[in-house]
Amino acid sequence: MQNLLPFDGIVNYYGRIFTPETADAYFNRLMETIQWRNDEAVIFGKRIITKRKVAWYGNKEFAYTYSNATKTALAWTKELLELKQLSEEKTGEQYNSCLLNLYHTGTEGMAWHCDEERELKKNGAIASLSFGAERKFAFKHKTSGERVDCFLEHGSLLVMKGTTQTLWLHRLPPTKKVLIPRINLTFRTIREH
Ligand SMILES: O=C(O)CCC(=O)C(=O)O
Ligand SMILES: [Fe+2]
Repeated sequence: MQNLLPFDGIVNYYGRIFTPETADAYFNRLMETIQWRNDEAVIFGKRIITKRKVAWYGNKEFAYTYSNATKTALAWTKELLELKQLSEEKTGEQYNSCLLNLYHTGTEGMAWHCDEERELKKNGAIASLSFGAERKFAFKHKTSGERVDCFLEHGSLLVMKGTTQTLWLHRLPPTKKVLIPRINLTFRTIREH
C-alpha cells in the first residue's frame, strides 16, 4: 500500500471501502445513535464550546484527556463495533476506543495538532473513517514544514501509523465550499496496564 508521507511516518489511504448506499446508511445511523455533545475545551484558561460535536466510545470506561478536558468512554454501539472490526481487518491493527467528530458544515474544522496524548499507545495506529461531505485533510512535518494534502471521501478509510503523530501535524481545514455535514471516526489504542 502506498505511503502518502515522503518520510518520518506512514499514512495509507484505502479510498472508499463502502458502497455509497452503505456509507449513507452508516452516516444516518451514526447521526441518530451517537451521543453527540458540543466539545468543551479550555484554551489559555478560557472555557470555550466548539460548534463541532464529539463523542468518545471504548471497550471500557477509559478516561481520555484532550483539549484540556477529561471524558469517560461510553459503551460501543452495534454500528461502532461493526466499524471497529472492519477497520481492524482492513488495517491489520487492533483498537480499543474511538473518538467521533461531527462537522455540521465546511466552516467547522480542526486546527493543526498531533494525537499523542499520554493515554494513547506510543506510535499506535489510528484508523480514520469518514462519512458525508468530502473534506481536505492536510499533513505538515513538524520541523521541515513539508506539506501533504489528501481528500477524505464518503465511506473512506485512512490509517496513520509509525512515527506520524510524533513527527507530523495534521488538520482538517475549514472551507466555505462545503455546505453539508461530515462524520469522522478515529479508532485508537488507549494504554492499559
Ligand atoms: O476529522 C478528521 O478527519 C480528523 C479528526 C482528527 O484529527 C482527530 O479527531 O484527532
Ligand atoms: Fe487528529
